Amino acid sequence: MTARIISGTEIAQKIREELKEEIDLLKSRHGITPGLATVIVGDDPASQTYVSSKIKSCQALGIFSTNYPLHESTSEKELLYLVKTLNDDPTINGILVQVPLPKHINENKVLTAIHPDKDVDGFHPVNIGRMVIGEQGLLPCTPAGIQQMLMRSHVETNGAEVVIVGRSNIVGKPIANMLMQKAGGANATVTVCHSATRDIASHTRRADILISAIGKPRFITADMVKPGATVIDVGTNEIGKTPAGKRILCGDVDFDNVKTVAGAITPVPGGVGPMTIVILMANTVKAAKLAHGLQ
Ligand SMILES: Nc1nc(=O)c2c([nH]1)NC[C@@H]1CN(c3ccc(C(=O)N[C@@H](CCC(=O)O)C(=O)O)cc3)C=[N+]21
Repeated sequence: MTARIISGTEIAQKIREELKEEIDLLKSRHGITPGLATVIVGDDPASQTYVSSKIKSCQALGIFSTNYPLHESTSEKELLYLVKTLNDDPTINGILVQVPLPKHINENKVLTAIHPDKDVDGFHPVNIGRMVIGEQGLLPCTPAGIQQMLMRSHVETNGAEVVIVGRSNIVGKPIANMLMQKAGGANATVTVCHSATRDIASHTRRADILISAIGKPRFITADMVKPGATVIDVGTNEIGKTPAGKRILCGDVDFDNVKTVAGAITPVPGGVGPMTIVILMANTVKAAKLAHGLQ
């Protein structure tokens, strides 16, 4: 038996088509062009790859985008000043500051400075609070992308045992909250494992839906997966480079072996990554509508 592959590339393509229609209508009916500002501090090559795919995606959809590549030595004060300028700029509906930031900058301070209505990453404490109480707001991109993948590939979440490996602020914690939500939510039973969990496999083997977001190549092996389970792999670990210099990516899941046990599985690349980017586009459109009182 081999698992059904849940293609993030295909689902993201479908969502892009829906968004394109919505953006065209916003332009023709309301004269609104959504705008996204991306800010990247320093020259981490992985961050640059992500930001450039975000920019390409904006161009394909007709979202206005401006990128601010800042030097590694940029001060916290300078970055806060840029955020304030973007908060006050009416052509910008969404602001994304790529994380992690250099160590001399207080990340939480910067993320909190972004206006919550322009926080297309869903990282502002106000949006995190809204998410926890199940109120409409801007949801973090990777967790919202996972939820769309589950919904659109008809994976039953109601009453399901979900086990999440990893408790980061950008994936583990928010996805746990979203999947346990009742009203309009997934209504699942959620367990979160982390580095102090005593026996991770004893938890993962109970999972109907297993989500790994720890950044360790092939950490989830076949013996840790319940037969027929849905496995969502959030890892994008670089394990080497091709002779041409292209990054070779590997997920947190030992894909070749796990796919013989699982019922459904997401690949890396082509799984959660493309979903993250399309949700960022969707959040930018949502923020633009919000800014013009259309939602
Ligand atoms: N403020 C902020 N928001 C983020 O959303 C954010 C961030 N900072 N910092 C880093 C992480 C990571 N992240 C990814 C996005 C797309 C892919 C993606 O598209 N991956 C492709 C492969 C891309 C490649 O070839 O490198 C795939 O999985 O198919 C991966 C990772 C967003 N992040």
